[in-house]
Amino acid sequence: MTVSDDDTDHDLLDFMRKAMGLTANPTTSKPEPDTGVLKSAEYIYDNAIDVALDMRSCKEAAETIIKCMEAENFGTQTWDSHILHPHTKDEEQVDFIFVMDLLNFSFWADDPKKPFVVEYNGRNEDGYWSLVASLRRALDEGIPITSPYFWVDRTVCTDALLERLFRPSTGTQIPMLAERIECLREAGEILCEQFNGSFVNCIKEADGSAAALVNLVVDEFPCFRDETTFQGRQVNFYKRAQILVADIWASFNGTSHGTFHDINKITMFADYRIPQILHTLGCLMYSPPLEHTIKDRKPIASGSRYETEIRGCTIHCVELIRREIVKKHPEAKVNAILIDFFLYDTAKEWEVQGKEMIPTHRTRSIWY
Ligand SMILES: Nc1nc2c(c(CN[C@H]3C=C[C@H](O)[C@@H]3O)cn2[C@@H]2O[C@H](COP(=O)(O)O)[C@@H](O)[C@H]2O)c(=O)[nH]1
Repeated sequence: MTVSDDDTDHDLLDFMRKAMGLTANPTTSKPEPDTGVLKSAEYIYDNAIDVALDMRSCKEAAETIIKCMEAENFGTQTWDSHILHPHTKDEEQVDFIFVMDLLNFSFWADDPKKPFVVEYNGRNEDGYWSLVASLRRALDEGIPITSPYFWVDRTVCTDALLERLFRPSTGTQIPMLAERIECLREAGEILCEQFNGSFVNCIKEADGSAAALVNLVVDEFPCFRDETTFQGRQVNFYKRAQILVADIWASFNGTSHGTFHDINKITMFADYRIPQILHTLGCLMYSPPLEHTIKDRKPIASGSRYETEIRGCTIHCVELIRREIVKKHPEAKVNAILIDFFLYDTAKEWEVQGKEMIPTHRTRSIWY
């Protein structure tokens, strides 16, 4: 086949566009939005020194995960099965999820024997569930904690009221209370001034793209801008921005406010639970110095190389597990979000069962 000059130019342009990771949208020829998280994770994995992945364990984990997910019929509907999650399927649900993921970070206690615990509906909730229980308790007490107009009105929404809102039933105070209050004030100003007081308007602006919504959240809300530098290059994690979009998607079963044509661009959420279970499964491996640091419950600084390698390799690990599942089970309806949700819920079950696991790494930050 003779290739004319303009064909060559077109092919070259197409090749260069693909090489730059810009897949042109055929209709609008605008590059599809991308968060850069997956590329960041691969770069960290390729250059990591103290964290590595074991491919055989990843393949085994992929098989175990898909078999358990299928046995449990694990899917977006599982999100709803958590009784403390909101189920109204309306704008109030979006507002609840926004404040939940605005504050969804750093629940681990300095003293593991004294966690922050909230008793709600006769159950003692800790970790992430202590946050959700605190929000539910506040609403039961008539505090409009899902309203940004409330967060910015310091005459009624005082620091003292918020401290009481997050009061523990037993154990110690919620970690990083001051930072949580700062997140509410900052995000409240932005939502009220730019988005008419509801995250629903952010979803509308993203026009059905999950990646565009993540990018909008990290561009407009500094307290979601979870990025750092690694070996001189910016790397993106965007954990709370991604889990915010994922929670909206799952809680509406991919319909209504949760309709996104590119939801599979969302990666797993680089927190402190998933590395723990991936290490227990043998997928994530730490160098002896890093393993001792974690086992001795020593602090790991936010933005440090140790922390960045744990987070980046965790994202890449779940991506490899996802690819393995898709390769062996092309009919399976799984993405990184559902694999992540499954791993998080399993890690929590194993913790309750007292299963032997490496401790979670101890980085104090608002990012996760
Ligand atoms: N990667 C990932 N991280 C998650 C979650 C969740 C809860 N998601 C719910 C929604 C659907 C799922 O089925 C879950 O039921 C919380 N976290 C993070 O973990 C840490 C809290 O840990 P602990 O203190 O032990 O509760 C903290 O950084 C928190 O931000 C998740 O799903 N994935």
